[in-house]
Amino acid sequence: MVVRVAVAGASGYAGGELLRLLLGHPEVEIGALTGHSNAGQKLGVLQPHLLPLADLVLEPTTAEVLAGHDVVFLALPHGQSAAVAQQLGDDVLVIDMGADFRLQNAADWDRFYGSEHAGTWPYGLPELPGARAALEGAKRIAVPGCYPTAVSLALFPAYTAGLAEPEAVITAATGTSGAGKALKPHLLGSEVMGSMSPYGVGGVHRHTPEMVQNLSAAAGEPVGVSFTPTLAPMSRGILATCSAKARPGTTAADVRAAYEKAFADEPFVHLLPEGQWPATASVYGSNAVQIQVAYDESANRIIAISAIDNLTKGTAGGAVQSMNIALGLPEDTGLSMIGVAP
Ligand SMILES: NC(=O)C1=CN([C@@H]2O[C@H](COP(=O)(O)OP(=O)(O)OC[C@H]3O[C@@H](n4cnc5c(N)ncnc54)[C@H](OP(=O)(O)O)[C@@H]3O)[C@@H](O)[C@H]2O)C=CC1
Ligand SMILES: CC(=O)N[C@@H](CCC(=O)OP(=O)(O)O)C(=O)O
Repeated sequence: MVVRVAVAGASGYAGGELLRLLLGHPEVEIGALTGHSNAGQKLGVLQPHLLPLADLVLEPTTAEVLAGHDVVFLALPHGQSAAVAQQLGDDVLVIDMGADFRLQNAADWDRFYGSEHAGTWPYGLPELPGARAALEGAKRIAVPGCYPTAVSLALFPAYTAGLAEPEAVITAATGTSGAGKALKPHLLGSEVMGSMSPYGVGGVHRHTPEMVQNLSAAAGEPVGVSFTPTLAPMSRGILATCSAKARPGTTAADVRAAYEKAFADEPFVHLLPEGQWPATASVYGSNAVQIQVAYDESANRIIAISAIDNLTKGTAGGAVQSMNIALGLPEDTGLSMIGVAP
């Protein structure tokens, strides 16, 4: 099979990580690459690590340029995907790495993104219950947000097993690449290096409704989420620390068994041996997810911790994994499960 792929937003972090993975994908042929302010520029100037593609010139992001491909990835700022996607044929597999089609509830979209809701596409987090069936043969896929990927995978087994009360408390640390390449004062090196700081505190982070959506689906009832993101002095990685009160009668053995069952056949999720803890370095550049869970008996809480690379499993790797499922390819084609250490 030769799959001809176009990437819109190839000059950005998500587009660059996607191209890194696609270069190692045996079934993919890379076609049009587009940018916005950098259209006309050679890719090698913007993504110097993508040596085999260095001489390709970025084209403008238009439907005409993106036409004639089997798969189109949209790695554009949120709110920009819908207008492009509408103009692409129904026979093309369109994979949106932005937020436009993730949420089911238009009021949530309006509250957190403040523009018109474009719609809802099959959700590209294959490990969630029922998600793979919706992705098989799909022509439109919404790749999850990076934090919702880490958090939903850490907590859904506790909810599907009925072990957790419907109120989760989450703090997560992320690296600076999560914010994209745009210049932002709080992301200047001198502000970030040697320091950790919270942002988006008090239920205002735009990934909160996506976590609520995923955990509520797993629980079969509305789950409240208190989410606090923090910025850590690293380029990549998310470490999410998630907890929920345990339902009466829950034991440590119940919790362990629920997680072992949920992830037994998952190629990318590593439930660590008891006593070992996830670390962002262990999943750097890989599509792997590390998870550990504990039952804190004195507080009667389930504590689940996950680590992902925000650009790989949190965006581009998740996108390729979903593409593989949609096209009927082995799910792990072109995806590494091996991190980089130290
Ligand atoms: N970084 C991350 O960890 C994650 C990112 N994502 C999502 O992926 C998408 C891209 O993010 P990221 O790569 O980080 O961002 P970047 O800022 O690094 O890249 C943005 C890309 O979009 C292009 N672009 C900017 N403005 C427009 C516009 N008005 N119309 C069309 N194209 C435009 C840019 O082109 P140019 O440079 O030529 O101007 C660039 O290629 C976003 O939706 C983001 O939320 C999702 C999960 C995690
Ligand atoms: C450090 C930083 O700012 N991180 C970003 C990560 C979110 C992101 O990448 O958003 P999508 O997954 O919706 O594309 C943020 O918190 O907004």
